[in-house]
Amino acid sequence: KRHKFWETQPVGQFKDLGDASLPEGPIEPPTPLSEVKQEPYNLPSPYEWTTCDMDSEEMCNEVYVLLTNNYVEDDENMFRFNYSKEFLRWALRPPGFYRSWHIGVRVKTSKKLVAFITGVPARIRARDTVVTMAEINFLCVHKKLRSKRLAPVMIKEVTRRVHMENIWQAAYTAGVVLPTPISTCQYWHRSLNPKKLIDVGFSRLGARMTMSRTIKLYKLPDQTVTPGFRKMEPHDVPAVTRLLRNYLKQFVVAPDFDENDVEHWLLPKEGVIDSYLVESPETHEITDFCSFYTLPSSILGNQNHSTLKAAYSYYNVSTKTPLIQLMNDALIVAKQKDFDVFNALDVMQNESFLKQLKFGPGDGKLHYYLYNYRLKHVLRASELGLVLL
Ligand SMILES: COc1cccc(CC(=N)NC(=O)c2cccnc2OC2CCNCC2)c1
Repeated sequence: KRHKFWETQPVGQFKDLGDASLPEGPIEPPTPLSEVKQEPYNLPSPYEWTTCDMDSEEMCNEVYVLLTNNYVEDDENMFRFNYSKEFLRWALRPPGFYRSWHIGVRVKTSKKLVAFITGVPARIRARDTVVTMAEINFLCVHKKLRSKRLAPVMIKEVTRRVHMENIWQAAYTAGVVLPTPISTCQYWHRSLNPKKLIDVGFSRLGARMTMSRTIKLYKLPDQTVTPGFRKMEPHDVPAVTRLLRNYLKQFVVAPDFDENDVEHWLLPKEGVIDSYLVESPETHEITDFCSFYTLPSSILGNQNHSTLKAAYSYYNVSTKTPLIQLMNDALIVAKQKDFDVFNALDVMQNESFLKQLKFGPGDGKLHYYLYNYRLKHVLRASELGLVLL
């Protein structure tokens, strides 16, 4: 397939797959900062660049409205991600973030925000090398401006602004195949409110299944079962950081979280991120951890429901409590919080609980990519320890 733009970029090319002579690591060396293009790329004449200050209620709202109406939909165009404003502020302002990496495109005359792309800095380990990368996300072009080739120039502009901060690698995911995935994951869904999921067309009634039988099949206990299972609190940050750093060592690609990162990415935030841990009642040691983020979807064209309440599995660590039991407690809490569905990728050790906890396979795949960094082999999903929002 022709990838006019991606064939010009320092990314693994399909033709290089299997060429074992190519070394693992950066594809191109850094450019001297004096040689990085100082001025923004040219946009088509009706449009101009803008920096979206997410601290500004007005700009954050413009971004929210653009994404709510124009961001990623499922393959059957029945659902569209509906990230909340609080979630966007959380996702885009981690430790060390750059406002200049929150890039918008406006119509010069009307000043209407019609496109968006973001980066946030992250330290990511690839095998034994920790690399400061940009995590690229929220690439969105207004539905009415599609195939005007805006996306390539937006990608070049965010790349230029990342280069200006002396960062030369990036990580991103996409539902489409581009040159060249470092890994491809399958997504899975666990029904929590099967009646609503069937009503809105997210799920279908199984063959030889009645609605009441289906509701019974997905029923969960009212309370969690693991002794010492509780919400994460600020004083837990050091212990959770130790637990998570040690656990993520086993994966080929994973974030290199420090306490600052854990404090931002994993402390509970109402309606954004939920995280729980198991504190041994005997020793008070923190032995396990689970977390999920809140990402509702707009339901397009249903009379009775407008929003699908979805929880997305984030980082989970089990050292004492069986992962299956830990994740079942996560399902129980998500049900208590009135989520309709709990989603997970088959990354890390998730495959070990998906079927047993009654997750069903989704109808799509999520591909992971690194920019300007070659890995010798395509990774199994279970070798991936990185979850992007
Ligand atoms: C149910 O509403 C949807 C609305 C839009 C798209 C999809 C399908 C889809 N593309 N799902 C995922 O990408 C996905 C499925 C399970 C877990 N994480 C996921 O994506 C995350 C990570 C990448 N950025 C989007 C959120 C579903």
